[in-house]
Amino acid sequence: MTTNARIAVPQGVKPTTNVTKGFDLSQKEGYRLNVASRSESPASGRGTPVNVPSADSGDDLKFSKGKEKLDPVVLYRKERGDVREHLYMVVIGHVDAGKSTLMGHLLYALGQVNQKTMHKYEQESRKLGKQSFMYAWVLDETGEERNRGITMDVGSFQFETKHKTITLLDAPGHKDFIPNMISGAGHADVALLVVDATRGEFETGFDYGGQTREHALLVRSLGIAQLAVAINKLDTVSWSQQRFDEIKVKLRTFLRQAGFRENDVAFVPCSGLTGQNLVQEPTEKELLSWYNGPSLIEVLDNFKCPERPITKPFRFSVNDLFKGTGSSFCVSGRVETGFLSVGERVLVCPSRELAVVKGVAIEESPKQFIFAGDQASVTLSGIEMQNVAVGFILSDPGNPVQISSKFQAKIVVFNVTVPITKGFSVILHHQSLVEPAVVSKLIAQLHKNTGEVIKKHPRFLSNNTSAMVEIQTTRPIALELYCDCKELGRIMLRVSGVTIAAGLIMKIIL
Ligand SMILES: Nc1nc2c(ncn2[C@@H]2O[C@H](COP(=O)(O)OP(=O)(O)OP(=O)(O)O)[C@@H](O)[C@H]2O)c(=O)[nH]1
Repeated sequence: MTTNARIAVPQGVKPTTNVTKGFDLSQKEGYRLNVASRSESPASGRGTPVNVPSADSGDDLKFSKGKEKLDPVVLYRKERGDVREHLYMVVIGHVDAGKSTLMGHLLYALGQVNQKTMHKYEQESRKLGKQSFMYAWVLDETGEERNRGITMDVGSFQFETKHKTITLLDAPGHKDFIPNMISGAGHADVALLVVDATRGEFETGFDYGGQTREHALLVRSLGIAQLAVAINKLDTVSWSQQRFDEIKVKLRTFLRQAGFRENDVAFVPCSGLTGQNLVQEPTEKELLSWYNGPSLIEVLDNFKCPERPITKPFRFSVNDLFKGTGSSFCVSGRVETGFLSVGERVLVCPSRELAVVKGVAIEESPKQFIFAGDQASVTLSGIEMQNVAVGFILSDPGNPVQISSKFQAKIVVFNVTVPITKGFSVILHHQSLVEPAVVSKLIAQLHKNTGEVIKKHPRFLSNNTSAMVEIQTTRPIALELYCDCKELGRIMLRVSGVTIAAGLIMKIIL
């Protein structure tokens, strides 16, 4: 079954829970003060009162307060106890590494794409002289992607392994589409890195400026700790063990430096085109002569499911919006922490507007609750659609996300051609948010391993340095300290389409 990044949600799912009792004015006042005193107002100064929606308020107000009484762990067990573990996996790698072909073939081998459809893709791709892309067509759905033979948007597909349900996000390898890739990876739990074993091709992707390097650094910076590496297209080097080992050694050293633990990285030899070692036991004699490890699907099945921070305050990052019927509309994204139930109120930040949750859904199926780790859509009412945007955060009104346009971050610089100096302009990536910013202060250069200050107020920062800097955005944004919420405490800095640094938010300046 294919799913789009956009997930439609049925409108007007009625709140049916009766878990709460009332929502009093003192709580609203307290929350209003709380928000105003923690941050600068986006548009009109401190203390701007929040917009309390009037629509349906009588009924909806009562759901917010009693949420504290629900034990998220008990609730999660009750709601999801018998559901298979669900992982979101982003597929990354240099352009043409064979990501779409590999995943298309894997899905076909798993029986997720029927023979008739595959036959159709084969015929149509042959007509266009692009038969080698027939498996890639399973994921590259748009005409333009098929004509150009490249992935542009993040395609998504769901499949089952022995123990898990995996939603795969096929990220574009082309450097022009890295912002799409960042958005896809920001919502993933684990990553599959695909590298092309063909002589010369692996080296191109692995060189400075190659996407193998950049993607691996990006996913680690986005908090992904587990990685499977498919050493793909081994058919082009006659299944050479020497080539496999050579690539593995180079990648292992680099991935360790990028912050991956050795035990969290698995390497698997395969060919997306011929289908060797994807699901079935390999039949290639040369491969069998030196490899008896797991197939790709077994490697994916062995991923550990990351913990879901369901006991933390509710945070939801918005990565898409779409109109529903009537006055309500939907936002889709990921529950970063906590949980949400239908009928609750959420604070939309940084616009600081209250909204009422009319419905929640996962993959078009309405739910009563959504939990940390879920990719879901939320139908909102009581708020104008123009007051919500991609990159916004929905949070618990009683414990809202912070809002500021200035913060300190500990960054690692990895790809600058011109050293970073005070006032350096960058594009800040924070979950799905893409926002112009400047590095307003270079506070200290830090030791890369120990984090100790080695130089105060450095005049510039060059490649491979670690530093504490102050960053100022043009508009206030919703963010969190890394120590409070890993998911919303990471940032990435890009310049002219290249990622130059990644970092952690250490102090929010209000
Ligand atoms: N020989 C060989 N060719 C392959 C293999 N996998 C993919 N290819 C070819 O490599 C080319 C690129 O494949 P894609 O699957 O589109 O690559 P991609 O990494 O998804 O490309 P982007 O989405 O644009 O980044 C196509 O011509 C494929 O047929 C393989 O295992 N062996």
